[in-house]
Amino acid sequence: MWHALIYSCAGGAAVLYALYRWVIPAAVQYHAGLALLWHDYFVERLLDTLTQSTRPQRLLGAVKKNATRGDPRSVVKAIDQFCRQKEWAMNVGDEKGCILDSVVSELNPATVLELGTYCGYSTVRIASMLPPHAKLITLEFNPDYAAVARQVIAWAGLEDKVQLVEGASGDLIPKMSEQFEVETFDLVFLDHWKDRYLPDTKLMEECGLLKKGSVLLADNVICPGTPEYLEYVRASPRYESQYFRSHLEYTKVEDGLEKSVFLG
Ligand SMILES: C[S@@+](CC[C@H](N)C(=O)[O-])C[C@H]1O[C@@H](n2cnc3c(N)ncnc32)[C@H](O)[C@@H]1O
Ligand SMILES: [Mg+2]
Repeated sequence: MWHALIYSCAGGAAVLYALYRWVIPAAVQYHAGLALLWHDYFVERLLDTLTQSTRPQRLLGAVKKNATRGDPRSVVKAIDQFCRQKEWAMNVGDEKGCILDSVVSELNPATVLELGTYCGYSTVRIASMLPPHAKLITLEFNPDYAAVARQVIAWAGLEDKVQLVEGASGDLIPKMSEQFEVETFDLVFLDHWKDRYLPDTKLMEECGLLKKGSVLLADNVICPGTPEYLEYVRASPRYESQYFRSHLEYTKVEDGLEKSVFLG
């Protein structure tokens, strides 16, 4: 009697674990809405409650456990492994990260602005490829994320290349030249909340932060999507715009990056 009860409980637990670990993730990875609902809402809340920690803290734990101090590539690898094997997270990810790398290496920018730091994954990718004396300013308005990102960036040994500023993009963009001594940016990576892409682009134009040849690289233009921004950069005679097709980080859902060169 007791044996039967124990066996059925263990069997039930194994089925639930398999559903959570493999079956549902495999089923949702082709569907944008379901993938985001599962990973970004359900799993995150479940693990936060069970572990009494946050996803960025768990990601930082994986970096400290698996990456070598002072080696940015090992930090990127540790985060990608964590996100593929343990928990999805909203980093640009390994697949779109390669497109980001190729834009950075082609441009060799001296000044970079990143909108949306989160845990510092893309910050590390970009900063590790910058030439000496280049400057990367990254903006993050969530203080808990910023605290984790500072540690991730320091673990990668890139704190001298990166200035992480806590605050909202709409407040900080107008202060760039006065407070941060940057007149124009060679590259801007847009990866914050999607409804801010267009107003912040117009704000950067108004503040004179873009010069002829400045590149805007925008993530997630398909998923979750930034239709007004895409319409603007594709229709405006001030930009030459190109879409790089890829997938939403760590899934098979279509997403991509839009590279838009400011023509002046
Ligand atoms: C998709 S995540 C950034 C991911 C990061 N670029 C990466 O690939 O590793 C977006 C981040 O932007 C931040 N954010 C959203 N809107 C913002 C704003 N207006 N100003 C500053 N940070 C913002 C959010 O708190 C979040 O951490
Ligand atoms: Mg993104």
